[in-house]
Amino acid sequence: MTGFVFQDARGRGFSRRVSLRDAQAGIDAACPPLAPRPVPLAGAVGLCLAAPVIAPGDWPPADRAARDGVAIDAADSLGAGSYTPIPLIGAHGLSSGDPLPPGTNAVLPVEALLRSSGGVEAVEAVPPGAGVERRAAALSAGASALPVGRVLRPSDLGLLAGLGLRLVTAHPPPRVRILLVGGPRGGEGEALGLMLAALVRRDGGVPDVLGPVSTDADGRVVADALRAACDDGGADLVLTAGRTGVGVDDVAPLALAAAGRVAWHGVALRPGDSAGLGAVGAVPVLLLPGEPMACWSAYALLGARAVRRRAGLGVTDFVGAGLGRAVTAVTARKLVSEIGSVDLHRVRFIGDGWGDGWGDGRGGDRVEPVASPVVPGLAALARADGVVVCPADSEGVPAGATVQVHMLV
Ligand SMILES: Nc1nc2c(c(=O)[nH]1)N[C@H]1C(S)=C(S)[C@@H](COP(=O)(O)OP(=O)(O)OC[C@H]3O[C@@H](n4cnc5c(N)ncnc54)[C@H](O)[C@@H]3O)O[C@H]1N2
Ligand code: MOO
Repeated sequence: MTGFVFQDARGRGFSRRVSLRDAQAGIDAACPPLAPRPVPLAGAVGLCLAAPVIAPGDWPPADRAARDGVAIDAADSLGAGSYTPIPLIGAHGLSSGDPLPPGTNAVLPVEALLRSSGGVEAVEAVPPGAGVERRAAALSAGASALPVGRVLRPSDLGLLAGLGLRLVTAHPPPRVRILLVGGPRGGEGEALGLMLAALVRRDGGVPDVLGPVSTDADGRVVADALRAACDDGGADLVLTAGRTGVGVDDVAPLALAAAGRVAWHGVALRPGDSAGLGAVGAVPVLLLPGEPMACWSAYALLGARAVRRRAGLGVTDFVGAGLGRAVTAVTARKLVSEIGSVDLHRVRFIGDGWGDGWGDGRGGDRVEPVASPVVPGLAALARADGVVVCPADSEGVPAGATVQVHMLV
């Protein structure tokens, strides 16, 4: 972020907040994909291929049976029918997947055979190639089996193992240290470690939760914890959670400035506006608020992007990759927003017979807000089906408007 000068916001508030777009651009610059390396297939699901997988040979490697039956020369079945069975002398029984014996060019399935005391008889005529999967029908040697950028699915592992491959070239999963700062204030349970670890895992990272570390007036303990989290080569990204705001002990930004550098602190996003970004050495550090809803929101729009970028995974749209697919719906009530900040509205679908209740946008599904963007807490998020993101230049959305609802995942 050019032009950002770090200022301790404690006791005075933010003099300015960066736009969400600039904040996301800062993340893109700070979080390049990890260098590709060979990865064993067993650990490769969800990783992003950095090189295409080339078929080492034809697949299938030879003409083979597609059905269980007998291999024949198709000409030998000519004229066969249920009233005119034709004996098949010396026919080879075989199962689907068996290579075709020399001199045969078709497979008569068991359903087209009659077993008699003298052997088997054909009760159906088949043309050459019937019941046969041809050599290289699925892949020829040297063809691309999977392209660069492919996020490996379980079925891909089956394909690659079948081709005899044991390794793929992929971006490794980023190791993400989650440093809890300060912890809960009011005696409530620690809420962020489990949530953030699960989100990081969802986004392709390997989480490691540390802390909570205590805060002192100048943030020295937190700065030391940040150095320790970044300096041993064991982290590709650090997320801190807590103490990012403007109160006296909100020392996470100060500690980041002391241990490394701050790219920005304060973003025009509600909830989540006290997030920040920087680095200690080569390790990017994202500061997430401690208020659990703000933490979730900042993770959804910024943290998920950082994790997925390091994993080489795509971040496709403005909202980033932390929210699910959008479906179309109609607002049943007004969504009130503030100009100048991107607002996340938690909404739920209402089944009042007007829409079809499926939330697929086809039945005129209606949504209503469950909480204003400034209402804290995860309880309202638990009642929501999705979020509507209001851009910074919007004063909100009237009732009856068509909106995109990003489903919670
Ligand atoms: N004068 C102002 N005050 C506040 C502003 C503002 O603009 N001016 N912004 C508010 C907003 S918005 C937010 S969000 C918070 C940011 O707070 P912090 O990131 O500094 O969060 P904490 O101070 O650490 O805690 C806030 C809240 O969250 C609970 N918390 C913290 N860590 C955990 C945890 N690990 N598990 C569960 N709960 C946690 C904590 O108990 C507090 O209730 O600042 C506002 N203030
Ligand atoms: O950062 Mo606060 O989130 O606007 O709730």
